[in-house]
Amino acid sequence: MDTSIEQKVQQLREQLNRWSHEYYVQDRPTVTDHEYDETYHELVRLETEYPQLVTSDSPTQRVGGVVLEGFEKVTHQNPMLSLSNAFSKEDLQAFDDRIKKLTNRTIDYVCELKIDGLSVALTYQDGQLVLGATRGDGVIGEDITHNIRTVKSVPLSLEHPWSIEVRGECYMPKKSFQQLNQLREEEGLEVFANPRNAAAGSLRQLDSKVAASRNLAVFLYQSPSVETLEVASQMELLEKMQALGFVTNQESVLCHSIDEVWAFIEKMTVERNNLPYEIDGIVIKVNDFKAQEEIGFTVKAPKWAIAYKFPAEEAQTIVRDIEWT
Ligand SMILES: NC(=O)c1c(N)nc(OC2CCCC2)nc1O[C@@H]1CCC[C@@H]1O
Repeated sequence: MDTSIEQKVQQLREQLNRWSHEYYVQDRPTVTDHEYDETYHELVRLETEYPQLVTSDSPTQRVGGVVLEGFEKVTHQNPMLSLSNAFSKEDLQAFDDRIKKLTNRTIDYVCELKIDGLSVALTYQDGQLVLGATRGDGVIGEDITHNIRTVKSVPLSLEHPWSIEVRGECYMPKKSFQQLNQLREEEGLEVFANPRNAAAGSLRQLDSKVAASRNLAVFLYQSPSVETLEVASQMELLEKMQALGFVTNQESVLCHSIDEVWAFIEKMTVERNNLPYEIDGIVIKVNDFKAQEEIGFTVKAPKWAIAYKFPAEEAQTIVRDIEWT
């Protein structure tokens, strides 16, 4: 087989992955769906004719053919920690006071929306996605690579051969949750209680064709590979991950005081209903990594981060659903 076919297949594969990145990661498509589909089917035709040219990062390989028997266990080299909770402005003030006692550095905070999904860890080896795992109990998770690969905003390969791990939240957008439950109701199936359960149920499917039909998404917010990435703060990490092609949440802000943090919380308490995904609070993290190291951890959670949880809104839930449907 001549190399021009090989080059053609590689060119189509890279073109489709770039278009997919524009659409699912940057939300700025430069081609029509029709143009994407035509190119995709040209690649499928060539890969069918020359199967030896298929690579694992080809867009045609996102949905695997095999239905798994079960999930392999995965041990996280760096435990995936949880978060302590705050429920009031006073709790946040106490958090700020504790921080000030544990370091003399000037402290800035990064506020991130607390995405109400399922924590996942993505491992890339020489730029190729090799593992997708759930958080599990923080140390032992499950290998869900076959389902993570179906999430369109998860790159199957990176532009440069990075060997890194990135972590974030896999979630189901509100609209997809609505449509899924409507479908399940029509089919007489049990509906999911909330988008988080729907995302978890989708990622725990043994058949990746089911996961692929669930329109899952991810936001990435953490990485144990900060030395490799050469970043010195949470804000730099978020910017670096975005530059590498990962989706990070664009609402994250840098705050210079706990009062600014509280102002952001008040703003998002109102705006959360208009977000296309569910959040159950705001995660506040000390920005500087050296300060984080000084402040340290408890057994299960960092002392340099806290999750402000929105008040449970049982009564409003019905109103909320009616408002945006
Ligand atoms: N759900 C979130 O949006 C979120 C976030 N934005 N940032 C973190 O930071 C980690 C890193 C250090 C300790 C927690 N964790 C999050 O969720 C955690 C993961 C496990 C329990 C919480 O859901």
